[in-house]
Amino acid sequence: MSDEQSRLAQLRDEIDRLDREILERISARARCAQEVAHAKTVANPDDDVVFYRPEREAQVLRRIKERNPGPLSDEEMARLFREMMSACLALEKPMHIAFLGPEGTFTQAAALKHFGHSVISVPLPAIDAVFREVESGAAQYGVVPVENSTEGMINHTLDMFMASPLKICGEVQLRIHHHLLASADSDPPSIRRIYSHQQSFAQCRKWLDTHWHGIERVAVSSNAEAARRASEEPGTAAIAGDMAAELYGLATMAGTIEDRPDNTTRFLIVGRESVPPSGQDKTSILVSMRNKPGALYHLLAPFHENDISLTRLETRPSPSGTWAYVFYIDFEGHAEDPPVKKVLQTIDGEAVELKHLGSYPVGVL
Ligand SMILES: O=C(O)C(=O)C[C@]1(C(=O)O)C=C[C@@H](O)C=C1
Repeated sequence: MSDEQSRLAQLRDEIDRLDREILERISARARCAQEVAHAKTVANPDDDVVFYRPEREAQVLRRIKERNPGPLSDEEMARLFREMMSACLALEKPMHIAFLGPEGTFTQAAALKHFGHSVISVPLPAIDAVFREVESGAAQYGVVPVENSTEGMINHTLDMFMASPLKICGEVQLRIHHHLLASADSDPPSIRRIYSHQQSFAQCRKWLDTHWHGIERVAVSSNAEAARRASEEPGTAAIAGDMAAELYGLATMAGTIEDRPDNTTRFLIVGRESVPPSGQDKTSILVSMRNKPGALYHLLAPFHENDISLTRLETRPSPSGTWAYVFYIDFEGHAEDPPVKKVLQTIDGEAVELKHLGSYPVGVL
């Protein structure tokens, strides 16, 4: 045996030994999670026990990133622990997560990024159907897109909060990479139609105008539906992501075609319970103000006075009347933090209506 071969054998022995140790430690962690589940059930014998704890998961993942000694990146290490916690949670209680489907959408990718792969993900055809599935208790949580860095807000999601009793329990951001996909035997000159979701067409507009000018663009209900059609109709292509390409066995004619390299979508996790503080949180509210001079100033002044940063301010038409508006505001902090409490009290005194949509951990992954 050469020196290199004996060194390799030695290193593999070391890896085998470490794997045995890791296996034991992961199993010990899983047994601990089972005991946690038991303790939660004993503590709430008459209630619907809440097993998923977003604030605790955020704290665990943040700590892993802070303490990560390398050489694996913080993101890679957090992803490994994400999957481990996902498997532990499934041992406590299998989670049904409703998402804006069908299978293969970016929303499904976001749901799996946030909850890990040990959940049962349930595709639904529309954003309101996701809300209904969670409101009825058929799914514990739902995942819906709320804003894209290129295209702006997804108004349908914002408007759902006006009437829904659901709370926002988390957020997750996903870098969106679009590809031009077609059956492996397709020849580029034979493509006469491209399918995609209208948002994805908008995110790839310049690239399409440059490379596929004059080719018919047909907007469909989702990227995954676009990929399904491209897989069945000769002479067509789809703009969609990796998951849809894999699901429908499509080949990539051109990869990463989004106009902006930082194209990112933010998704919200909706559920039926409020989330306690995690130490690094955000709060979302809906406010309707009386239509009088300085209304927006009066709404925003308390944030400035209490040194609270706004992360998003959107205006939506109010369902209660023409030319009346509702403000959707995201800001840093948790509703239980004293300065946030103070701001919410002040706004409540000024507003026609204030709805607290939820306080939740800032996305970690
Ligand atoms: O700490 C808890 O409450 C747990 O249930 C344990 C655990 C974990 O595996 O660390 C699992 C699921 C929860 O969502 C949070 C954390």
